[in-house]
Amino acid sequence: MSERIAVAVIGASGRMGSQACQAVDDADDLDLVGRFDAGDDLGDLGGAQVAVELTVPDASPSNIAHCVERGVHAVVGTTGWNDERLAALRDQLAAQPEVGVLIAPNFAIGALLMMSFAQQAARFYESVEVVETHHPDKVDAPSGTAARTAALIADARREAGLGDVPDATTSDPDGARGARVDGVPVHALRLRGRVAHQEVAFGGVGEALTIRHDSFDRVSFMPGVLTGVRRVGEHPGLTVGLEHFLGL
Ligand SMILES: NC(=O)c1ccc[n+]([C@@H]2O[C@H](COP(=O)([O-])OP(=O)(O)OC[C@H]3O[C@@H](n4cnc5c(N)ncnc54)[C@H](O)[C@@H]3O)[C@@H](O)[C@H]2O)c1
Ligand SMILES: O=C(O)C1=N[C@H](C(=O)O)CCC1
Repeated sequence: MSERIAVAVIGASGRMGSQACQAVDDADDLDLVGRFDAGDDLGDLGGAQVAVELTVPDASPSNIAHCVERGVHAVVGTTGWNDERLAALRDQLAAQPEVGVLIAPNFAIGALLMMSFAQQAARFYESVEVVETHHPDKVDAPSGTAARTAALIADARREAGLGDVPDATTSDPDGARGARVDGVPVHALRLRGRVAHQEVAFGGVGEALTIRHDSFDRVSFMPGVLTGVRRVGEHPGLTVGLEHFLGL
């Protein structure tokens, strides 16, 4: 990749996309060559080497397929990338081995640390629950961050030989105990005034550990977006989680 990087933003009119355009524009080593939103023809992505994709879960897979087909690396913040969608993307990337795609459930450094700390703590605690809070305009629940946290915790629990989290509930007609993601209870709050927040609550006999992260402003995601843009070309294939670019 040349020293300067040509970047397109897909979802450029959205809350994240507009901030990402600004962050790319402000960066000395990046050139913003395309802004795309719903209904636009992505075409050659304005000649971009890297596309940043921040749209909606149902649009993201086809947008990324379009990028990969054209040999354009992609940094994806959009949520909703389930196992089936990831498998289809891996298949496509196998035929385009020089292209890199980063799927980043959360770009904020504190969120990455929170997930890493939760993964570390998971094997020591019998009980764990995840509570995520977001703005009420968010269309998907649980958040991508909560789903990823639950998956990391579940892997750590499995490796440690821990069984199910203890829970004597036999009657819950209204779903008060929340969702189960990989066996981990996850609760989603949607509150006006909030941006993106998560608590991972662990419980052991006679003690508790709570790991919490707050994004108060979407500016918190921008350093991670820019790191993704600068590094994705060095990581051909599929990478899930920005932590893999940061040595976490
Ligand atoms: N990874 C992270 O750190 C992070 C942080 C914040 C948000 N997100 C995720 O990013 C995504 C966007 O969040 P947001 O708050 O900016 O949402 P938003 O609704 O404000 O913006 C989405 C934008 O995508 C556009 N869009 C919809 N369909 C499109 C299509 N087919 N092609 C191009 N553009 C299309 C919409 O018109 C809108 O402008 C969500 O999935 C959200 O969960 C991730
Ligand atoms: O605002 C959102 O929407 C966010 N989505 C991501 C998620 O679902 O985890 C990251 C945090 C903000």
